[in-house]
Amino acid sequence: MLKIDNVSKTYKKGNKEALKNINLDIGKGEFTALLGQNGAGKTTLINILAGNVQKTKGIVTIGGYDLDNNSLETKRIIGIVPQEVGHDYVFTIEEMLKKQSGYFGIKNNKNYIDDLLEELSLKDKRKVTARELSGGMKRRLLIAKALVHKPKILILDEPTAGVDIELRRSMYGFLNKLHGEGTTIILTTHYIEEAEKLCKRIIVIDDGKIIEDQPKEKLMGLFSENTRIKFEFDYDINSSDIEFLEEYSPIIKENRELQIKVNKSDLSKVLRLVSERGLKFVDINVDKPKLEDIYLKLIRH
Ligand SMILES: Nc1ncnc2c1ncn2[C@@H]1O[C@H](COP(=O)(O)OP(=O)(O)OP(=O)(O)O)[C@@H](O)[C@H]1O
Repeated sequence: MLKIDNVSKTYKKGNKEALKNINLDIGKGEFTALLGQNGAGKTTLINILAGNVQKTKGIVTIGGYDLDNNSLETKRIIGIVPQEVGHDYVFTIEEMLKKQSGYFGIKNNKNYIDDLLEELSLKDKRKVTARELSGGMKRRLLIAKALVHKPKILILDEPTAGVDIELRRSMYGFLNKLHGEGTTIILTTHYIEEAEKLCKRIIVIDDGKIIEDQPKEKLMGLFSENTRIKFEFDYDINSSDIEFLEEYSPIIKENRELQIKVNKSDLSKVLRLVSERGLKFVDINVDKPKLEDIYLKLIRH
């Protein structure tokens, strides 16, 4: 669906090499997170796909079309939700979306525009201009604009920055729905738990290079030795009680809490050992590795 071959970008200003030989192949219907620190190159890559930034070298193919020679076709295939919010204040929200449809030669799509506004909780704002929208509403309007031509690929550059938790959740539901309908989605975000919740593939870009590209489950599996189990007891335990757990680096905290680190595949073995030794815990907490911890490890390399 989207193929990026040996793409590099050096900005003339400051001679900044923002992308260094990027290779990516994203299939139809994938839901991919593009993660990276400020300045890693995410927006540069998105701007290249959007046709707003000229790559220095490499080939981009979108839906089978070469980006350099088919900009109209590629613009139809992708919808971009940009990071920066810049709406005009002349038209109402509804007019703006009609106008946006017009750029793609789409007419009479009032029902679809209504549905979009409904999904993005903007329906009651359709007769006002963007001036009257809150920051989070302006962001949601960007999503509506990007979707007006029903793109096959939706690329979102930090769509939930500044959006409150409730609306963020409803946006997740909406993105999941689009994914379920077959839309290919690429999401950049600094909320790593958002990527963990939504995406199936994780790409990490660092200083213009891809340093990780894995299915989420596989990536998290690689770090599964970091699963931490906390047992709570209603009596004091001491180190002689837990010698049998030595290989799991046990730590006793405040006499009544035992912490160990295990590989996910060892969980049931450890629980069996604890019960065989007659340790009667009153509470247990399994703290699985979070994508955020893994991400931080990757970028600190
Ligand atoms: N127009 C430009 N001219 C010169 N350098 C630029 C330009 N745009 C971006 N850069 C530089 O390219 C590098 C990558 O920037 P980019 O905006 O792609 O990062 P990003 O990963 O999107 O960061 P953020 O998470 O902060 O949005 C940065 O060093 C940035 O300063």
